[in-house]
Amino acid sequence: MIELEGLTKRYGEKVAVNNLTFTVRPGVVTGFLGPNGAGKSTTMRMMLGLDNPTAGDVRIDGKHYAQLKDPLTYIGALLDAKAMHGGRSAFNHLLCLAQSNGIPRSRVHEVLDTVGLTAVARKKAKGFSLGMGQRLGIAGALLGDPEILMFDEPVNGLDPEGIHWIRNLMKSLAAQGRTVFVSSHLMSEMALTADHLVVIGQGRLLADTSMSDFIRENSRSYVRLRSPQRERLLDVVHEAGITVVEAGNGTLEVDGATSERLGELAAQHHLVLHELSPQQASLEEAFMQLTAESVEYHAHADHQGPPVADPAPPGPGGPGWGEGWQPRPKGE
Ligand SMILES: Nc1ncnc2c1ncn2[C@@H]1O[C@H](COP(=O)(O)OP(=O)(O)OP(=O)(O)O)[C@@H](O)[C@H]1O
Repeated sequence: MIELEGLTKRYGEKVAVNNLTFTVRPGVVTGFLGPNGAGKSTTMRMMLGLDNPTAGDVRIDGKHYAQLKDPLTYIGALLDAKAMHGGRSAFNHLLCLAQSNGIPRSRVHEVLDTVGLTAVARKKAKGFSLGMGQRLGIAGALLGDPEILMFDEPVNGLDPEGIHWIRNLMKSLAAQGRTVFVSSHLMSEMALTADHLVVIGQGRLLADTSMSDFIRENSRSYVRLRSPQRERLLDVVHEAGITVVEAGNGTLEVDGATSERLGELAAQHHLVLHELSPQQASLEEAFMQLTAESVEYHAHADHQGPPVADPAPPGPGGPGWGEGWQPRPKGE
């Protein structure tokens, strides 16, 4: 488990991480999302004791990173895949890490095998492609067989087979009961991998929620209908007091009624349907919604809604991603 409490990092005037409080729990993959510059890497560096917080605290299984004996056996991390001694072979790079953490040499062979680098184990890391470097970094994270794993943008540079592999690896590590924390700005990738989401923008927490709740609370769901008896279907749906939107190509989109209700209505009136499909916005769309709401917030200076706690000043490029966003009340 990783616990953050009021974690804050300032670089001069710049607040890179702003009062973050959340817990990363075992048994699930937690996605850490935010656009470039949101503060993800800075947060992860503080988790690993590579940067000191300006304020607040972060604990790994109740301890500060510096208090962990043989830290690689508690927490394994892939931060910057290129941050290794390029003149060393993959095997020697891992062996050095193992020896300084009380990990047996045999484990080096095991993790090289897990990440598929056995054949190039004696080659110097500086000759590795970005994808091979990522795999070597992941091998380093797995070396101590830790209960907590942290990956910063792990799919960078991986080909589709590699992306599929890392996705399955993260899921299987979580299924073994480990804590898996993975950052990304690729929302579509996270939708396939993460069970839980922590979203930050401009260093501040925007959401800490399950993937399914995040999508449900932030995106539109509707039912798409197509019928050769379109006009009659429109009448029937209107008569039932349901709002319907004509979406072009003969397609109708219905908010506020389930596909079951619409299917039954059509059957009662003996209408033929060629399509009856519930649509749920993807994570990508949910993020766009989040951004759109923040822009709208700024567009209305006389907005009378609840004030946003501790609003940060807009950056040089204007209002920031997710700024002013507030979760919708449940049940809305
Ligand atoms: N050493 C530093 N000195 C000054 N500013 C920094 C430093 N490190 C990070 N920052 C700033 O802090 C903010 C957060 O950066 P960070 O790298 O943590 O974001 P990120 O979410 O990981 O972004 P990316 O996806 O681009 O890696 C950025 O505005 C960045 O410019």
